[in-house]
Amino acid sequence: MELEDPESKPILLFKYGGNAMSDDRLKKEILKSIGALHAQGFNVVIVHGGGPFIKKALNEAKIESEFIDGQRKTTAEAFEYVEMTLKGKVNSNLVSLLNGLGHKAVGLSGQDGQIVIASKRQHETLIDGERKAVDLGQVGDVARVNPGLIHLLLENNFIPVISCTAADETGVGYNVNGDMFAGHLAGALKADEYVVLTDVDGLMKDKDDPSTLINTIQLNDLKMLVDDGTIQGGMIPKIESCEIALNKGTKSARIINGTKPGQLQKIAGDSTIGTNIKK
Ligand SMILES: Nc1ncnc2c1ncn2[C@@H]1O[C@H](COP(=O)(O)OP(=O)(O)O)[C@@H](O)[C@H]1O
Ligand SMILES: CC(=O)N[C@@H](CCC(=O)OP(=O)(O)O)C(=O)O
Repeated sequence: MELEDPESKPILLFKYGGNAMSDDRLKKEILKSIGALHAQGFNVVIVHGGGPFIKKALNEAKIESEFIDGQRKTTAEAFEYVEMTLKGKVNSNLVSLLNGLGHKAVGLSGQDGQIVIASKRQHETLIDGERKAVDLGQVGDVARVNPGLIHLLLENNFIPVISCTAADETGVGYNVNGDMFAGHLAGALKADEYVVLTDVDGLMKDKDDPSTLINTIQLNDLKMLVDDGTIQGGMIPKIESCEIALNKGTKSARIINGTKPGQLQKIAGDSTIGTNIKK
């Protein structure tokens, strides 16, 4: 994507997951690259997760943390640690680092300005070959997005950095999967590009062979790759989030390697980087 008209700044929304944050040096490089895109004239929004940090906090507090189909079962007690970790630790750290690089970052979560309204996730899982309802506690789905506050911040040159928690209309807080949160927000913002940072170069025909990287794929062709087992595990919610973003108004979605900051900096003018998903 080129910066054609400096008056209409394109919006880039980055989903930054916890696995790509474990190395402090790399984290700074990633933020430098994202900041450089902002300095070039792009509007930048960061949605972050922090799964490994939540896991550590829960372990230290001796609270069990079970994943069911990629969603962390979240008791009321666990939710306190989720919020403390995402808002108090991960978010404030990303904001400090961006500010230290000369940007004006603003830390938020879905609750702020009711950017994201959540609803309790009704979940079914396979138990002994049968689909049965399970209560995931305070795990939420995105019910609605109010992107006004984000637009206001972007118009004033701030970089919004958003944790993936949200509340329902009555104020009950929920832990939302970071990929889903980001996909919905990218769609509601009609982002020019939704960029998912992960730990591999993109979507591959053979997940263990980087030479099989798929550079461009149509949304319609993704389902087949999930059904035939080509896309597995943690890649599934990323693909789903790209689908949500594109169906809700994002112009293009891309999965790239967040452990290669040099690539990240070049994405604006280079469509050969990562996997580009088109509607
Ligand atoms: N077809 C595929 N192409 C690339 N990666 C895949 C594919 N299928 C599954 N994966 C796995 O998905 C992982 C990315 O998901 P995850 O570990 O949840 O990432 P993150 O920590 O960035 O959120 C990759 O490391 C890879 O092992
Ligand atoms: C419901 C649910 O599973 N929420 C996630 C939220 C954090 C997240 O998604 O972090 P990453 O982006 O680092 O994976 C969790 O508790 O881990």
